[in-house]
Amino acid sequence: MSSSRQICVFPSPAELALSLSQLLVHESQGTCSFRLALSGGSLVQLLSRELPKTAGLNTAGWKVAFCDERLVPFSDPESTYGEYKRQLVPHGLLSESQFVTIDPALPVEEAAVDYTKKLRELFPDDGLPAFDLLILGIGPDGHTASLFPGHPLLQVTDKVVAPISDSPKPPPQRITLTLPVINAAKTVVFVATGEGKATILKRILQEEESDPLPAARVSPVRGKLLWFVDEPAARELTCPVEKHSVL
Ligand SMILES: O=C1O[C@H](COP(=O)(O)O)[C@@H](O)[C@H](O)[C@H]1O
Repeated sequence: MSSSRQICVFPSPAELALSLSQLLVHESQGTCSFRLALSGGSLVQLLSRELPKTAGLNTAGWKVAFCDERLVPFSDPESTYGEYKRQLVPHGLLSESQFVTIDPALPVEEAAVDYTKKLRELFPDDGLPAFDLLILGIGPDGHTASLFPGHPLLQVTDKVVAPISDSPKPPPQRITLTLPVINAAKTVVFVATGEGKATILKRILQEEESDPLPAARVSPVRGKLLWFVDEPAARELTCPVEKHSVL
């Protein structure tokens, strides 16, 4: 499994967010259907601040799913969908019906099965769902989506969506796309900002470990792999990177 990667370093989160929005314009233009999966955490604010201001964005054909989601009510500040909805729907950028949401009332195993069905409807062809674009974050421990270091979910190859009930980062119950689905995407972009991500970023991007961190296992089979990082997060990198003000 291999994909070439492009590491883009931006002076600040603001320039990174602008470039990420431009990437969304570029990747979605000219298609009547654009299937995107978003992560939660710091990405929500970063994207929500910039996206409503982005010129040339036509979201009419967008469907927005989640790389992972926390099993909490949508009204809970920990709900990734809840946060995007509060930030993006009032701007008229996306409507609630464009989001593919979990059913937070279900037990976590059933929520994963239910979300798998919803993704199967979004991707009616047999085989693995291949998102047009996935936007992933990383935790300071190297987790991505809700795939955590050393967790058995890293080995799951027979599911589209997996449940997790012992997430080391609260809340403990979540659902997550599995690695095969992440690696089937047409484009994957990682976003990492702040010096708190610098050490783990160096491990992910430069160190060949025998038991790779979850984020280091992301390598789209046929797609592109982009890293959008700001200067503080890139501080420890010594590998070749592209420095950008904006893309
Ligand atoms: O728990 C989660 O953490 C990661 C990273 O979040 P960040 O706040 O450190 O950027 C996030 O990508 C994932 O979607 C989320 O559920």
